[in-house]
Amino acid sequence: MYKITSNLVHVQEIANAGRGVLAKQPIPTGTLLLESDGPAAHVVHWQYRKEVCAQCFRYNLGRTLPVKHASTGKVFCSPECQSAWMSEQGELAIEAWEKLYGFVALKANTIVQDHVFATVCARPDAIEIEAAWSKGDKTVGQMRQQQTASSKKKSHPLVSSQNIDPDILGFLLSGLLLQHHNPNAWEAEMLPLAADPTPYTSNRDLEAHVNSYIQLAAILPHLTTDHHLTSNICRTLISTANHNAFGLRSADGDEYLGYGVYPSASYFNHSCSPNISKQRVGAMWEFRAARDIAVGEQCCITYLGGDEKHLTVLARRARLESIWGFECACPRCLEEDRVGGQ
Ligand SMILES: C[S@@+](CC[C@H](N)C(=O)[O-])C[C@H]1O[C@@H](n2cnc3c(N)ncnc32)[C@H](O)[C@@H]1O
Repeated sequence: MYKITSNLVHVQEIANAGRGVLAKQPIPTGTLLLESDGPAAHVVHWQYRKEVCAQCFRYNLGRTLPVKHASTGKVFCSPECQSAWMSEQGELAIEAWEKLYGFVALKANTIVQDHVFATVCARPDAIEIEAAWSKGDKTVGQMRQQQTASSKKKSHPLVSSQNIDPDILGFLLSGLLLQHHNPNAWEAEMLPLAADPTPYTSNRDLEAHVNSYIQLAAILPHLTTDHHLTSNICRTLISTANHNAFGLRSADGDEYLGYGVYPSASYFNHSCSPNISKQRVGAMWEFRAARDIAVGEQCCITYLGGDEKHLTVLARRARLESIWGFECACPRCLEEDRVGGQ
């Protein structure tokens, strides 16, 4: 299990909520409990690609940032951020980002991103999910055979003009690169995270994810050796993100710029009466005590937007169930449920 390195808190099993973070000693209000690392996998939404720094996530309120790396389409708030990004990524990753950007920029008009709107459909079950990914694997297998047989490679083959999402492509590529560059972090930090076995909101959403895997295999033949671009890695990324991703929002909270998985910050459970506040500082997150916390008390953030203060237990649980897929077992919900709250 991933360990939080802190003398203030530790990770432990919690009744009805998997693992959680507990105080090892009394923690006064305002204390910094944890500063996360940068995201293990993330995406800045395609829509914001010119306005959010690829390194520090600074958002320039709708204005294009001054430094651009033309071939990958990444933008930066300063030359320092660009150099940091380039040296962290390395050659293989930059080549992969170039190919992805080349593909999306060229095909953007033909890509139909309709799965996002299909929110009222039934969620596909485990059998449907398995069948869709096996079909995807078969397609990738045939494609790889053709890639090996043919010396002529198309530079930007489009495997399906339907239902491919630049944001899914970007998120999957960032996770695939983590697994490739740092297999130890993948094993030690990503694999232990809580995973959602049925993370797709609809069949269209499932199809969009499988298509994105096939599309990545088509445009990144240099990553398509058996262990670097597999459906297993993609599926782990998708199911992990569904339970653990943090939204990257503008300072006023109005704009949803992207999302990221931060393993060190992923053991905070939700409470409808949270004692921990979180704040994004650049590409990292800080977690502070929002009130005095006693030894042994669970440290929880809210997964909701803050308006849960005024919602009933039924409304809060319905929202958490629909977005996160769990029935809230926080002390406030248990108590309000016990006394018959609506
Ligand atoms: C980011 S993870 C938190 C750590 C997680 N408990 C673990 O063991 O890895 C989010 C998941 O934790 C569980 N969880 C978090 N808060 C909860 C709560 N208030 N009640 C029940 N389950 C909760 C849900 O399964 C949720 O999808």
